[in-house]
Amino acid sequence: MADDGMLLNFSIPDAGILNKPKFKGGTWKDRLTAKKAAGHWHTKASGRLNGVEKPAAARTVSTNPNRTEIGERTKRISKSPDVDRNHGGPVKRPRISGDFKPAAKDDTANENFRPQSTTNVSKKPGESQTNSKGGKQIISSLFSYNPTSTTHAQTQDDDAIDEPVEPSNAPLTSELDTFTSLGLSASLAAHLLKKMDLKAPTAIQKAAISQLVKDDSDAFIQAETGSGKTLAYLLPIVQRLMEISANMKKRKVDEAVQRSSGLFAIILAPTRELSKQIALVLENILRCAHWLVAGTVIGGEKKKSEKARLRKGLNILVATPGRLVDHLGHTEALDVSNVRWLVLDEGDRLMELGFEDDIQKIVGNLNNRMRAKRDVGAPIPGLPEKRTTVLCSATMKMDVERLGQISLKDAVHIKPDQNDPEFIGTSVKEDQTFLAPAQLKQSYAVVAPKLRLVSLISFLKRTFARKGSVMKAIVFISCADSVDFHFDILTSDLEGSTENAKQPEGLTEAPAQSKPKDPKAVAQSDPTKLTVTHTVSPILTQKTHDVTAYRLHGSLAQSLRTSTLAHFTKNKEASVLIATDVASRGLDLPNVDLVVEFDPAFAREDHLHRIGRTARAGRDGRACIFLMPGCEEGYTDILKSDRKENEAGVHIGRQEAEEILKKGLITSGVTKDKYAYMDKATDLQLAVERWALASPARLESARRAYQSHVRAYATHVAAERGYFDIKQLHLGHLAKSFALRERPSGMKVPGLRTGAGRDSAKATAKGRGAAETEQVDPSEDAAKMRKAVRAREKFMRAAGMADEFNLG
Ligand SMILES: Nc1ncnc2c1ncn2[C@@H]1O[C@H](COP(=O)(O)OP(=O)(O)OP(=O)(O)O)[C@@H](O)[C@H]1O
Repeated sequence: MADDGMLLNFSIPDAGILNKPKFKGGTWKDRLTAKKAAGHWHTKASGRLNGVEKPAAARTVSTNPNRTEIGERTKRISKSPDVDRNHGGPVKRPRISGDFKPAAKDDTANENFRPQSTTNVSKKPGESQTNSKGGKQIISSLFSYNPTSTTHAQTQDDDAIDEPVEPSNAPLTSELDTFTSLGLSASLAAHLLKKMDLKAPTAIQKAAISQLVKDDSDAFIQAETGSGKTLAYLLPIVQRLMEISANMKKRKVDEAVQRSSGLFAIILAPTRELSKQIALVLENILRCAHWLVAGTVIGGEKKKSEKARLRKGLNILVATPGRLVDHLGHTEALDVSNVRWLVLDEGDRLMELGFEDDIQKIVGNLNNRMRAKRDVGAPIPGLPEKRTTVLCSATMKMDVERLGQISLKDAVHIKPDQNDPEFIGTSVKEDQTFLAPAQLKQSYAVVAPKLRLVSLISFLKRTFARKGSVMKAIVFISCADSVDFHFDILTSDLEGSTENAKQPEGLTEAPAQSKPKDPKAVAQSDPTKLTVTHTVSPILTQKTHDVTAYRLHGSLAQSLRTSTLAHFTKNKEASVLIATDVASRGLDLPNVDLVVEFDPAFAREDHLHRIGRTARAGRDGRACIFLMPGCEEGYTDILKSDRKENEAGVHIGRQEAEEILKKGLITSGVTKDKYAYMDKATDLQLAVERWALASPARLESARRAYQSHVRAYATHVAAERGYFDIKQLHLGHLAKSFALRERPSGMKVPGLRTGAGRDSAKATAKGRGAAETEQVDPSEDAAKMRKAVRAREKFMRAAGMADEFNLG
């Protein structure tokens, strides 16, 4: 890990910036680095001033992203007098007949030639070079010493027009493909059309419904995100129960199925959010069969009320595995002897979150109770002899095969575009063919670590600039602490903080914010308060419309998570959700036009689930991933593998930080100053730094976010650690994107979870590695793999990263 290349806080020499400066502060190594760089720069600058320009081809590209090379653009602007040659940052230049005037020796004495923002800042109280603990503060320039890109793909804006691509997860358009043609009753099909506005099935629904309404074989349903898998397994179950009910009525000796007739189907999902969503879809379907009753047991509410619900009787139960096991052991009223359908939704996630033991217990319990019932009483007429287990997943991980072994028998593999489901025996085979929806436009932004925060803000500013162009966006961030930090920034009045920072208190309590645009914003001036999960974002809000920011992660109370998601779902105005992976799986949030992966996902599968929150059911969608120059750029191979080979009209667009900053920060149309965006970005960065410095609570939140982020970075899967190499991570530069002016090594975070964080992160990374290796070599001991998965899970919970799943 490198924090040695961090730019020091060396001041502008009085003798002039083209003279050799004296470097003070920092370690000898830092001083040496700075000195060398300045010498190199000095030579370059004078060379250029003499009209000597190095040919483009001769410019070398860094292969080591940890080396802080001077970016090409920075080199170029270093020639101009509007740049602080020590810092490489932009300064206000004097306008001399529209031409640049080479810097005179004493030009630095002129106010205009000083790095205005930096100079202003250093004079501000609370932003001295020494922090409250007496440590050195580092106010480095945003635009110097940034690593350069290792690839030079043609920049293509994500607004670039693609050839139209046929959506791959849309409802089918042939007149022959109707719900009734698949075996659903006319009344159910009519209900889907009239009440749920579903005219035709999607490809996976076509394949799954026709199979499951007529056959009791176990099944593995695999289809891309947003393709309608929920209805693909719910509709056949409802259809079968409606048939049983109709048969019973016909016999005239029995009552039709009612809530007291017994529990016939259980749907297991990995998170509470997903369980609630499934239950909601089910409720909508059951409006046409009101005698069938569905319910949930998912934790997060009193067990007593769940027990009462079970006692009253349910026909279909949606549950999280942990909570169901609990009820199986302690709730007598829960009779599972009639259960004939068991669905494991998001199968790979269930395994990844360590539910294997719970699922094994559930399956064993269902088998025993079904056998016992068969021995004693007459079965309900029309109820199938055997239980059908359906495993459902968009992606396949090694765990899915294991889950298949536990739960499936003689299963069929149901995929879209397939008339005859393929028989796969007792297990599920690894299959890497899962792709992103074809109509989803993907792009990546190459952003140096120091520029990450300002680039994110600029990106979002531009995204929401035009009213109605983007309704909803989701920004994925690796850990809860970092979500809180970024949410606080987006919902704070940064200008207010700047004003307040002028007060002489310096690093003390946060002063009251000046006139926040939204009164609610006041509530979160203390970032440690988690009670506010949505409020108007002053920095993203436009003259014409407000933009609301939301946050979502597992450290929030369940009730807050639920209400936040509900509010985001119902919001018809522009809004952005800042979230951990808690929002990545299965959630069907309407009108999400854009997904931003600010922190890349820990594994390709997770990436596919994240971007799958947009471009659902045939709709359009965009996704952009932020990558740092260097090894991370190799991740574009993964992005390319999300697409079908030679898919017509599809490209993976590339965006540069410079473009993002220009488009997001220069709002007044054409400006003659082509480096104006640097001024704006610097001002923005400094405003954020001042905001953080203005309160110990904010500073602590920034440090915690930074440290959690670094730990999370260490947990990328082994197969992808070549792209996300913790050793290549420039910790010093990264700290700047968390508004920190401290040396990473000296950073102390009171109350930070798990003191041995880095070690455990490494151990976990190793654990993941073991698990991944086993994916390649199935002969490895499966128990070892599961242990590794559990170790990782434990770590992620301890680090506040995966506890978002708040397992039931
Ligand atoms: N036949 C259909 N016609 C139109 N819209 C549909 C149809 N089936 C499902 N949808 C809609 O598609 C969206 C995605 O459905 P669903 O959540 O079931 O997808 P999924 O395949 O489970 O996705 P993920 O893998 O991300 O969980 C939902 O909004 C749903 O209402």
